[in-house]
Amino acid sequence: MAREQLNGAAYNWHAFAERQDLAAALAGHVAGRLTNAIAERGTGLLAVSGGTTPAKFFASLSSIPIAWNKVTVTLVDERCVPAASARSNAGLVAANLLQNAAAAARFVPLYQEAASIEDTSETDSRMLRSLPWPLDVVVLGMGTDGHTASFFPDADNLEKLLDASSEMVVLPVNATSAGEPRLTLSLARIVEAGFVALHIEGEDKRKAFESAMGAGTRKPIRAVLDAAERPVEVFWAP
Ligand SMILES: O=C(O)[C@H](O)[C@@H](O)[C@H](O)[C@H](O)COP(=O)(O)O
Repeated sequence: MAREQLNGAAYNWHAFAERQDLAAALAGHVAGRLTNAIAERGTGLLAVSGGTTPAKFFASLSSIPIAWNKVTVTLVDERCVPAASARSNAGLVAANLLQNAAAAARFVPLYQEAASIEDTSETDSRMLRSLPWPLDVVVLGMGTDGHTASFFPDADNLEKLLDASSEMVVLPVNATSAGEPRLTLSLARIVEAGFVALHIEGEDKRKAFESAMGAGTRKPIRAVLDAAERPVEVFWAP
């Protein structure tokens, strides 16, 4: 069901009664998009978010038999912690997505130990520039504060993070609400993706999303929808 907002922030709303049904449907869409990308350009580039929401989706996607050896997986954002940390998105992806058929995919992390997160983001940008941009698929999450990726409302460089004309690939983020220093793909790299999905679950996030689509303080998720080159596909279950 497509819903157009008055000022053009377009999105398609896909609601599911059960979270497992959402996981299977989103996994099917992502697998199909990656298969098309491989057919068209010989490779597929996928960026996924971390947090507590995506585990069921990762498990569903990992079992779908596509040409995973031609897929590169990277992260939408990362906490600046070692991969062995329970807070690591790289660790979450390794344990839940890069399993089964998807174990054959190439994974490119965002975080590596460095003197500072600024040094890491510079290294990342050099390392990630060699990937076959633009993204074919990006799967975003969202917090109830309207953040997505690591575009936290209290980030010290939010304007730079949300600059749709940025040439940057990865940017450092310092935000009190983030819990620890972060690294994030720039909004510019996210919104140029061939398929932009937003995966949210629960009533609180549905209300937060509806609020962000209305008038009032512009939340980061709204900046993504406004800048996206095609309607964002929102997948929601209670
Ligand atoms: O590193 C992260 O935390 C994510 O990339 C972040 O953007 C996440 O998608 C939201 O914070 C929602 O997180 P939950 O799924 O835990 O609610």
